[in-house]
Amino acid sequence: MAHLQDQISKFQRVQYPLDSNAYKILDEIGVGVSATVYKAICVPMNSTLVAIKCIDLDRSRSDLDSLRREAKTMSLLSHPNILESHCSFTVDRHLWMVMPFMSAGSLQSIISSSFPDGLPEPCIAVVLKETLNALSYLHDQGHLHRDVKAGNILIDSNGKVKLADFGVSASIYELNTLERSSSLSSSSRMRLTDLAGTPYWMAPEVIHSHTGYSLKADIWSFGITALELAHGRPPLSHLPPSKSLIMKITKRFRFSDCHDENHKKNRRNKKFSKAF
Ligand SMILES: Nc1ncnc2c1ncn2[C@@H]1O[C@H](COP(=O)(O)OP(=O)(O)OP(=O)(O)O)[C@@H](O)[C@H]1O
Repeated sequence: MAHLQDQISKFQRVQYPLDSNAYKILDEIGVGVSATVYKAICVPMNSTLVAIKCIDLDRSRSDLDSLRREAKTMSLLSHPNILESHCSFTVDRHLWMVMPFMSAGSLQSIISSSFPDGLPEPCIAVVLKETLNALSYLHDQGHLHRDVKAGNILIDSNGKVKLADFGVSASIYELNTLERSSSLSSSSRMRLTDLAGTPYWMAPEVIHSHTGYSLKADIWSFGITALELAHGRPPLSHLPPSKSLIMKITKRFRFSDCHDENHKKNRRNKKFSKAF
C-alpha cells in the first residue's frame, strides 16, 4: 500500500522545465571530483530555490550510461529521507541534475564548521533514525547506496534529513555489475563485486572478499557514520586511506585504538548513553 502511494506521488510530482534558460544560477555551493553544485532559482516556478549539480561529461569517471542511471535512480525513488532529483538534462557537454536545495548543507560541513569533536547525542539520534529510514526504503527497492557518510547526508532549512549522492549506488538486480553466488532465484544471494565508496567508510568485504558483498555493506558504513557524527571524524582517519583499507582487511582493527592520541583524550571525555 505504501509502495502504491509512493508510485502515485511520483506521478503527481511537479514537472520542472528541461531547459537551462529556465534556471538562474545564484551561487556556487561546492565542487566535487567531476561536478559543481550551484544554488539556483527556477524562474517559471515562482523562482523556487533549487540546487543544480552540473556534471562535466568529459571529466566524469562514469560513462554517460551510468550517469543517466544515477539520474534515473534519483528520479524514481520517492521517500522523505532521500534527496530526489526534480529532473535532469544535458547542456553542451554537461549533465544538469536539478534537486531540492538543502540550505544547511551536509552534516560533514556542519561538523567541520561548528562541531569539530562531534555532535550532541540527541542530534545524532535524530539523524541516524532518519538515515536508517532512507536505507530501509532503499534496500527494500533493491538498491545499495555504497557511499553512506556524513558528507552525503544533507539538511534543509526545516531540519529535514536526506540521504544524497547516488553516484556509486547500485541495484542488486542489475546483472552486469554483480555475480550471483549460487541460487538464481534468491535476490538476497546476489552480490556485488566492484570496489565503490570512500575508504574510511568501506566495509571489509567491499575491499576484499571472494564472495562479494550485499546490503550489509551499507550498514557497516552507517556504523562508521555514527562514529563520525559522535567524534567529528571516522575511525582510522589519522591514517592514509590506503593504510586504513589494509588495517580493515587484515583484521588489525579495533574501535578502541582507531584514533590518534589527541583524539583519544577527547573521546575519553565524551559520554554516550548505553543505548548509543
Ligand atoms: N541539493 C543540495 N543542496 C545543497 N548542497 C548540496 C546539494 N547537493 C550537493 N550539495 C553540496 O555541494 C557540494 C558538492 O557536492 P558533490 O556531491 O558534487 O560533491 P562531493 O560529495 O563533495 O564529492 P564527490 O565528487 O566525491 O561526490 C557538497 O558540499 C555538497 O554538500
